[in-house]
Amino acid sequence: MVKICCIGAGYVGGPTMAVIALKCPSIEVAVVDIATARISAWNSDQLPIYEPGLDDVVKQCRGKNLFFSTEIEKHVTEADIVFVSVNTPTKTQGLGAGKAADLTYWESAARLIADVSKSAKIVVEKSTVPVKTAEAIEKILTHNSINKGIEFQILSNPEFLAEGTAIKDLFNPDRVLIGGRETPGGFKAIQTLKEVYAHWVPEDRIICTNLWSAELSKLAANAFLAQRISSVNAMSALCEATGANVSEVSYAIGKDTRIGPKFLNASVGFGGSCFQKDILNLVYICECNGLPEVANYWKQVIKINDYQKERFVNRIVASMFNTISGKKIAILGFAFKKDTGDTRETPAIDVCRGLLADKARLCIYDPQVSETQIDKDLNMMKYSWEHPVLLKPVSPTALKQVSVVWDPYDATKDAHGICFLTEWDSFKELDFQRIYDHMEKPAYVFDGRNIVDPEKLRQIGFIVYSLGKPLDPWLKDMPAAVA
Ligand SMILES: NC(=O)c1ccc[n+]([C@@H]2O[C@H](COP(=O)([O-])OP(=O)(O)OC[C@H]3O[C@@H](n4cnc5c(N)ncnc54)[C@H](O)[C@@H]3O)[C@@H](O)[C@H]2O)c1
Ligand SMILES: O=c1ccn([C@@H]2O[C@H](COP(=O)(O)OP(=O)(O)O[C@H]3O[C@H](CO)[C@@H](O)[C@H](O)[C@H]3O)[C@@H](O)[C@H]2O)c(=O)[nH]1
Repeated sequence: MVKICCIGAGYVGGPTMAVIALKCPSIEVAVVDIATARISAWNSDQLPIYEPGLDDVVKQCRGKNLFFSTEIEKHVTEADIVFVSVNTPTKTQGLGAGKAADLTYWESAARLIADVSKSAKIVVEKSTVPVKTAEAIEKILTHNSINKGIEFQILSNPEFLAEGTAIKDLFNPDRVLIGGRETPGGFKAIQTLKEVYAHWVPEDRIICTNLWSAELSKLAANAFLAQRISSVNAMSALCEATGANVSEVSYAIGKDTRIGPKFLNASVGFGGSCFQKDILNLVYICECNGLPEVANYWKQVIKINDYQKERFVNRIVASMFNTISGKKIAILGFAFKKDTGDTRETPAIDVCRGLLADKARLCIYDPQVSETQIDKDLNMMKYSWEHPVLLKPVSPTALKQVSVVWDPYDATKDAHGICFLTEWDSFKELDFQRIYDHMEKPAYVFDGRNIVDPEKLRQIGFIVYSLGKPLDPWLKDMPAAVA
C-alpha cells in the first residue's frame, strides 16, 4: 500500500489530504502537525476549519485510510510520498522583511525529513514557495542524509484551491500542476504523483512541467487573480466619480471571451492569506533578480488594494459630517470572504482600524468568527509596508470601543451606520425595515461587497453607499475625505 504523509494540517493540508484519501482508498494518508490542538480538533467532531463539505469527506475516511497525528517522525519515516504543506508567511524581520517568504517552517520540515528517512522518498512542495525553493530543499535533504545513500526526488505541486470552495475545487480542479527535475528519476517521480491524482482528475487536466515553471506558475496565478480585483476596484473609484455603474462595466467587459466574467466583483479589497503574501514574494523575487520595473508593476496591485480600503473608510467619515467619534457603527462580516471563518488579511481589519482611529464605536457580527479571533486580529502588529495609517494596531483604549455580538439585529440596534464587509448570503435575507426602525437617523448603509439592493434600501429611508455605483444624492454633496 502506498503511504502518503503530509506535514502541516492547515487549510490546505487537511482538506487536500482528506480528498486524496477519499478518492484513493488504496492509499494510506497521514496528516501530521506540531500543533497538538489542531490535530485533536481534526480527530474530533469540531474540525479546526470551516469548509463546506469537509466534515462529510473526513467522516467517510478518518480512521480507515486517513489519520491525523502528532507523531511526525513515525509517519514521515513510513511514507513513500511526503507532502509539505506548512505555512510560508511573509518575513517580518531581517533581510527582505515585509516582502520575502519566511521559509523557517519549510526548512525545519525538510531537515526533519532528512533526519528520519531510511528509504527513498518523493518530497512534494505543496506550500506556496519562492521560485528555486526546490533547489534549496534538495540541498538540505541531500547534504543532511549524505551517508545514508537515500534518493530524494523533489516535486512542486502547488495548490490552487480557494477557501470556502476547497472541497469543490479539489474534487474538480481546473488543473493539477506537477513540476519535477528533467531527469529519469524526476520523470518517474512525476509519474508516481500523477497516478495519485489520476484516480479522479482527467489526465488532460494534469499538467507536468519543470520545477521552476510549477513554482512560478503558482505565484503568477495569484498575481493575475489579484490584479483583476485591483483593476476592477480602480474602475469602481472612477465609476463613482463619473456616474457609471461598476457592475454594468464588469458585466460588459466580462462578456468579451478574452476577458471572461469571473473575478470581476468590485469590493472593499481582497483579503486572505495568499494574495498579498504571494505578490510581495513575487515583488521581492523580481527585485532580487534586478527587475525593479517588473517589481513596481506588481506592487501597484497591493497599493490599489490599500487605497480601496482607505477610500471606503474616508467615504464613511465624510458622509457622516466628517466625524464618527462616539457613533456606533455595525460591522456585518469580518471573514475575508463568505463561507469561511478565516480572517487572515481580511479587509475588515484595516477598515475597523481606520474607523477606530476616528473614534467610532464598533459592533461586529460575523456568523463564523469568534470574539477572541477579532480581538487578536485588531491587536496584531502588522508589518507596515509603505502604508502607515490603517495598519497600526488598535490601542487598548480604542479596543474598548469594540463589541462582538452573535446577532445582526443586536449589532445594528441604535447604530448610525452599517458596513457590509463580507458577502455572507444570510445578509441578503435581513429584515431591513426592522433594522432601519431601530437605528439612529440618518441611517447609513456602506456596502463594501455590493450585496444589498440600494434602491430598495433607499425606499425604506437609508442613505446607501454601494461601491462603484452611482452615488446617493446625499453622498454627492460630501466628497470623500482625503487623509
Ligand atoms: N489557505 C489557502 O487557501 C491556500 C491555498 C493554496 C496554497 N496555500 C499555501 O499552502 C501553504 C499552507 O497554507 P495553509 O493556509 O494551510 O496554512 P496553515 O497555517 O493553515 O497550516 C500550516 C500548518 O503547518 C504546521 N506546521 C508548521 N511547521 C511545521 C513543522 N515543522 N512540522 C509540522 N507542522 C508544521 C502549522 O502548525 C500549521 O498547522 C502556504 O504556503 C500557503 O501559501 C494556501
Ligand atoms: O471578484 C472578486 C473575487 C474575489 N475577491 C476577494 O478576493 C479575496 C480572495 O478570494 P478567493 O481568491 O476566492 O479566495 P482565496 O481562498 O484567497 O483563494 C486564492 O488564493 C489561494 C491561495 O493561494 C489560491 O489557491 C486560490 O486559487 C486563489 O483564488 C477575497 O477577499 C475575496 O472577497 C474580490 O474582491 N472580488
